[in-house]
Amino acid sequence: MSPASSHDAVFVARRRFFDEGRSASGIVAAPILRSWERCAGQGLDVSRSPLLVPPTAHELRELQERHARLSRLARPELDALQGDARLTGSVVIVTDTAGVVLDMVGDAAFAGRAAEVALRPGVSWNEAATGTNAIGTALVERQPIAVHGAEHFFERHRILACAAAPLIDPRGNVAGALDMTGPAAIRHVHALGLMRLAAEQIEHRFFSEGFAHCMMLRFHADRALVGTPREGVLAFAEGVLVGANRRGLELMKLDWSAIDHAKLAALLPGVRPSDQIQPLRGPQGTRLYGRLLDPARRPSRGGATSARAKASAAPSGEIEPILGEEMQASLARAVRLVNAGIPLLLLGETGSGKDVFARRVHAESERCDKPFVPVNCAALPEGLIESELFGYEAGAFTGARRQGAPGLLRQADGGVLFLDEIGDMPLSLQSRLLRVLQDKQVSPLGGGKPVPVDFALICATHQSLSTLLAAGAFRQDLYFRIAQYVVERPPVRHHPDRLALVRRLWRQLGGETAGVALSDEVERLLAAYEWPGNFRQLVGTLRALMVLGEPGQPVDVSALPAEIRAAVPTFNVVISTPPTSLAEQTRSALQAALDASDGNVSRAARRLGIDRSTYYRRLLKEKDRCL
Ligand SMILES: Nc1ncnc2c1ncn2[C@@H]1O[C@H](COP(=O)(O)OP(=O)(O)OP(=O)(O)O)[C@@H](O)[C@H]1O
Repeated sequence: MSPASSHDAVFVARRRFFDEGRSASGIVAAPILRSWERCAGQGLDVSRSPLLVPPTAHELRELQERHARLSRLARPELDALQGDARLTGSVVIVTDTAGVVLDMVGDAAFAGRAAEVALRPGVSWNEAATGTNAIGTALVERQPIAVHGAEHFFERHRILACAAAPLIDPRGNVAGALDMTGPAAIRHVHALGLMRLAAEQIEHRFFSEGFAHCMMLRFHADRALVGTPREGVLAFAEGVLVGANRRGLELMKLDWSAIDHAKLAALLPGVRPSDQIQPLRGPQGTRLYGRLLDPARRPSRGGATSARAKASAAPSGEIEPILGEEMQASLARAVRLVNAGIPLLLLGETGSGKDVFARRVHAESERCDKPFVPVNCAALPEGLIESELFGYEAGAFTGARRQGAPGLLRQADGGVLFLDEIGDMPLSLQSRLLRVLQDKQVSPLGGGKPVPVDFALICATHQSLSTLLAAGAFRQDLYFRIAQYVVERPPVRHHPDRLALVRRLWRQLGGETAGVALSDEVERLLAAYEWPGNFRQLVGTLRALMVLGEPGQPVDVSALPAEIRAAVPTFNVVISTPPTSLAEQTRSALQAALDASDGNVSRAARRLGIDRSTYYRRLLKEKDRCL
């Protein structure tokens, strides 16, 4: 079906279903129709907008902490898909079982537009509240689904094109969803396939934790796919099936009801544990290949399997940061300054390691046994940032908790307060923060008594604060207060020996121990690529390659993401997306020039033939318009 006819068909179907109360069967896909029926049956009113309440920053943090394992296991896919999302002007999202958005990466401009319809961290996109949408509907249907434009139940979601796949855990329970959402105006034909594949990889990674005591069968009908995320996995405890992935069940012609019932001896009579791939006789005589790994024989340390599993499951923050000599010296200086009560300002592009550095300073400082409280000023909703930071008295405002809240500044008492993206702090709050830093006491909202606080301050930003100062968007007095010592985290592309860096990171991720090597050509391309997402992107890509790699067979170029293989500069790609309005054209041009100038505002302004302060004014205006 052409996009146009499909578009018309959806409108015909909507008229029939919503206006005339007739069946739209055969006009739109069956899962969409089932979802419309469920939504209407639950009393959702198509003519009204859903009420979606964003959480407080505190609730969001709690939510993310509660689901830290899922986020961690999904992180390599998010990192690997980030480039694709940016190229297609979309975002990639991980949600929990209830459809609550936990993590979102991708195109910042589109993320701003998505936030306008409440597609943002902490908000639930379950079908019962949000109507037909890929996340909620995939969770109900337990199958991958794409929902485009007017297929969404609510009118305001028509600007979206979403594709989502549910994440099913090894016990057959829905663990969450992976989704790619972009503007409905642009068709991303591969989105559903990408989500399906990435969900399969995440589900495969679910086995890296909690199954150490199990006999593991890793198998496939195609011998070459054994040992890859495409393989079937069945886990047995005392001979009984206790965990599986969808592929494993499908190959064995089983369904989820086999969990806790099916027996290894009945499925594969006579099979013996072996690290080597062996031919297996599957159901109805089908030919399969696989390894049956016995925990008693599995190497506990340093062996291929455990090292690979460990590497792929390691959270992004867990990899030991690589600190060159110069960086070690900088860290030592930073620790001495923080111990002496002098604030630090960390500058550097996104992903260059500012957060890692700040945590390291805390860990090596005299305040290491007191809290490290990170606050992302860009992620806090503007209306909440004040109460979240400074706390509030009981009943200070409508919606406040009955007992009040101490606020993040007080939570950092005795420890280190890390204000990330300080450049995004609204001007009105900058003055309040300055007062706290001068007086060393916090006055909660609602007129409570000032409370003394003692914290070391580390701020960070990827923006040029001098440009913000010139544009009047950042207070000079606050700047001088927080920028008493500035540490610059260099971008990865300025690393003096990128090849050595790639090799060291690969080693650190466990590549060598797992016997998985990168081919010379892959190493060359990785070293040549400019890594706009810096360490975050580089580590994420290496993790993905590790999952795709096979012991004894060097990872080859075909495993690399297209953008690294082709090394297409982001500038060309960003401007190739057809902007739809004057505002979008302006935004695109500002962003594209900035991307092409490595984030340097002066150079971006020169490219556009305007001066720096005009560039900045425009950028702030367009940003305000987006948010
Ligand atoms: N020196 C390092 N060695 C190895 N990995 C690193 C290093 N620095 C950062 N990383 C990796 O990159 C990821 C991103 O780092 P981090 O969050 O510190 O960046 P950032 O500069 O704070 O980014 P942003 O500005 O987007 O918040 C980390 O999770 C870590 O895995």
